[in-house]
Amino acid sequence: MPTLLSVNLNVAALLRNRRDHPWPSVVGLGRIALAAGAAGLTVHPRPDERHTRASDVQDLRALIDSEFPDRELNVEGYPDARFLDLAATVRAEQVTLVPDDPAQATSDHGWDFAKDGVWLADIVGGLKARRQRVSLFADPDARQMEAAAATGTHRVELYTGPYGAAHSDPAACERALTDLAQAATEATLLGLAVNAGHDLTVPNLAVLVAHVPQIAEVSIGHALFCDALTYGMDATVRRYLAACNGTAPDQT
Ligand SMILES: CC(=O)[C@@H](O)[C@H](O)COP(=O)(O)O
Ligand SMILES: NCC(=O)COP(=O)(O)O
Repeated sequence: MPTLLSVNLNVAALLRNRRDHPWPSVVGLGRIALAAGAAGLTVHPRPDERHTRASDVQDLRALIDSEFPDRELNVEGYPDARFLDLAATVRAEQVTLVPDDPAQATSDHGWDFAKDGVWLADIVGGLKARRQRVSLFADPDARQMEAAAATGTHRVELYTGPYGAAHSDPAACERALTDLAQAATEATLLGLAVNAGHDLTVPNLAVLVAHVPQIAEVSIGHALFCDALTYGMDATVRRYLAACNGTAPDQT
């Protein structure tokens, strides 16, 4: 199965929020991403609404329902009451739970399943009862996959931050790839599907899917929007789709 691409729109919302204007349009950029072939849209609405707002998530639900009913909305965040209410209201096809502190600049680690597993299992059960797919943000550590699976989750999203940060260090990159491949293999053996995300780029994505072919879906925002400044949104999404299939277009 090819690795699917979910386009994270947080950066579009961040840019929009610089001024009291409705542009760039988060929905408009989501529409371009889906028309170009993305399988879904991701948002990570943080409590301070510094980028995606609850209203954006509702507008994206309406976009998918009205124009792209075969695509998915993936809502990521820390599972407090506000987040879980929003994920239910917008009927997110996939809910990705992330252990973020509200003060965090961005996500930088996965769950500690030994510590939080029992609490997470209860939340996972509630989401599954609503027929929502659940994914848990996880460090690329094969030893944690058994405790992740014990929560009852459908998937884990492997945190690719260390892999993304290793772009100028081939040995560190190799180590990060090995960690990701081992974690994905263990997760698959335990019956979990595997997503991945954070700091993925066109060149590192093509290498990742070649080494870790089990990855069902990647969610990408930051680098994709950086590239869109050069190539435009439609062409950029197509470049990431090509990378999902193992082809890395030149970064010229
Ligand atoms: C869980 C994850 O890796 C992404 O959702 C990332 O946290 C994006 O969030 P920001 O756009 O707030 O950096
Ligand atoms: N889950 C990762 C995500 O949605 C996007 O992360 P990034 O590409 O903005 O680092």
